Order: sequence, then C-alpha cells, then structure tokens
Amino acid sequence: MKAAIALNRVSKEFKGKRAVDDLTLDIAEGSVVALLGPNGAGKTTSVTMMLGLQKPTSGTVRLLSGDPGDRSIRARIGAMLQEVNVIDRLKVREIIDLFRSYYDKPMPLERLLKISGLDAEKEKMATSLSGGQKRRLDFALALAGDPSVLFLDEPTVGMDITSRLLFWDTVRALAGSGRTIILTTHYLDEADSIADRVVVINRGRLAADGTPEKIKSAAGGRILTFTAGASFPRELIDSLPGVTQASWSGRRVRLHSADTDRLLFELVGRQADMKDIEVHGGGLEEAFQHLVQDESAAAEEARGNSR
Ligand SMILES: Nc1ncnc2c1ncn2[C@@H]1O[C@H](COP(=O)(O)OP(=O)(O)OP(=O)(O)O)[C@@H](O)[C@H]1O
Repeated sequence: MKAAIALNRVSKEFKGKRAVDDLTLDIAEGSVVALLGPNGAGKTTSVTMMLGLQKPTSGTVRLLSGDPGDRSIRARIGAMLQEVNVIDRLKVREIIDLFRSYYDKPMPLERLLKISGLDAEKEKMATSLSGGQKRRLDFALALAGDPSVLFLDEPTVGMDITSRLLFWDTVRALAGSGRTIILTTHYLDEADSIADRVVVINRGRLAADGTPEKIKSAAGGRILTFTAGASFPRELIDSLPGVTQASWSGRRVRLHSADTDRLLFELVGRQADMKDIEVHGGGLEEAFQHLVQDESAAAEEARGNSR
C-alpha cells in the first residue's frame, strides 16, 4: 500500500534537547492513525514536521510522496492544530468562505457547516463562539479544501461530551471515504474507537505500534511487582511464561502479564528470592500509563548502562 506519510529517521532538537528522537514511521493511505503519548512526548512536533511547518534537525519527511512544503502537496492537506486563532471581525460563514477561497476544489459551505455542526452559528462573529464551538470552527477550516490527508491535534479538547461523540462520528464517516487521518490524543479510549492503528510515542521515540487490540493487550493485563532478593537471577525473568513486559527499578521488578496468577505460581515454584509481592491491574488508562512509564524506565536504564 502507498504511504501517505513517510518519516525516515527523523529527529528534532530544540536548544540541544531532543523532542523527536530517530523516528521512522510509514502511514498508509486511507488509514486512521492515532498518535498517543504523555505530555511533551513529541506528538505535536512530529505532526508539525509531517505538515512541513517545522524542519527536522535530521532525517526526512515525505508527505503524499512529495515535500511537505510544496504548495501542490499542501493543497491536499487539512490540519486542526492546538493553537486556536480565530480571525477577528469576521462571521463564522465568512471565515469558512475565506478558507474555501484558498483551494481549487473546496468543500461546499453548506456541507462544512453541517459537518462541523455550526449551521446555527454561521452568522455569529467567530470571536463570540464558545471554546468548543471554536474547535468545531477549526475543524471546518481544516476540511475547507476537501483534503485527502487530515491532521487532528488533540481535536476534542474543550468539547463537551455530546460534541465529542458527534465529532468522532463525523471523523469516522470521513475516514470511511478513503481519507488518511492522523490524530493525536491522550485518550486511549478515543483512539480505540476511531483508529485502525495506534502509535505510542514517548520521549520522542516509538514506544509501541499496532492495532488498538494489540496495544491494549500489551498495555493491559495485570502487573506483578516484587523486590528481588540478592540471589534472584536476572535471567530468570526471560524464562518466565506470558510476560509481556519486564522492567527493573533498582531491585524492584515489575512484570506485565495477562495471567499474573500463573506467573506468581511459576515464581514461587522456582523458589525465587522475592519479597513485598504485589499484584495490581486496573483500567485501560492506567495500563497505558504503565506502558509509557515502563518505556521511560527502560530508556533510563539503557542510558545508565551506556554511561
Ligand atoms: N518550539 C519549541 N521550542 C522549544 N522546545 C519545544 C518547542 N516545541 C516543543 N518543544 C519541546 O519538545 C518536547 C515535545 O513537545 P510536543 O509539543 O511535541 O509534545 P506533545 O507530545 O505534543 O505534548 P502535549 O501532549 O503536551 O501536547 C517538549 O519537551 C516541548 O517542551
């Protein structure tokens, strides 16, 4: 399948600090991809590089097989970014029309008003809109050129629950018409309901990549933690059945597994030297946080080892 977006070993540094670190990623045309990650993970920086708004410090970005900075490529892209900048002294309808005028084949005004749910507000001054309505106006502006690739950077921030649900229904319908959609969110549930692929970014690096089901099963399950005694061999972890992730923090060991009962039974059977054993699990969000935290802990450890 053709790649709508191709990032090859992309890094971005700000004053010596790496926001994106050697990221390689292909996004197939027609797919709906959610970029997930904690605050400061590098999601927005990645998206702005895909859009050609920022240049990578190293590596290459291709958008629709071309340079993201090219006018002809930009004409096929729509973006709803985090900064909300509503133009003063214009009505909703006028702003949408202004944006439509930038494109050769814009979406009809009526359709944009309907999609964004702003029909009743079309004669209002844009500055008088509520936060959630301004987000919906941003959505209409992103769609003005009838784009084949749509970027949505935390699109539902500021929307109430009804608007959120309506918004995702609309995005789902747009995805059905063959557009490529890249969205960033903090919510695994939102990603799960819309995306066919989830890419988890943490500290500028790829932490996980796969279908929502795959990510959930990697992030999910339960967690067994214990303090390993002096005679606990590190290699023992590798030979344990059903461990999806393992990390060490000092002598504290954290193991993810879909079946922590069996894992514990196995460890006890092998007379492993452990104390302060805990088993915990929980919701999807909590599991996701662990996935990201564990990735960070592993990165810290790798950095420590390489020093
Ligand atoms: N223009 C900039 N100048 C300096 N540092 C920046 C700049 N833009 C981003 N950063 C830094 O790069 C890192 C990644 O930021 P980015 O906005 O890409 O993260 P994010 O995953 O989108 O976070 P959030 O979920 O909070 O929006 C952060 O440490 C941020 O402070």
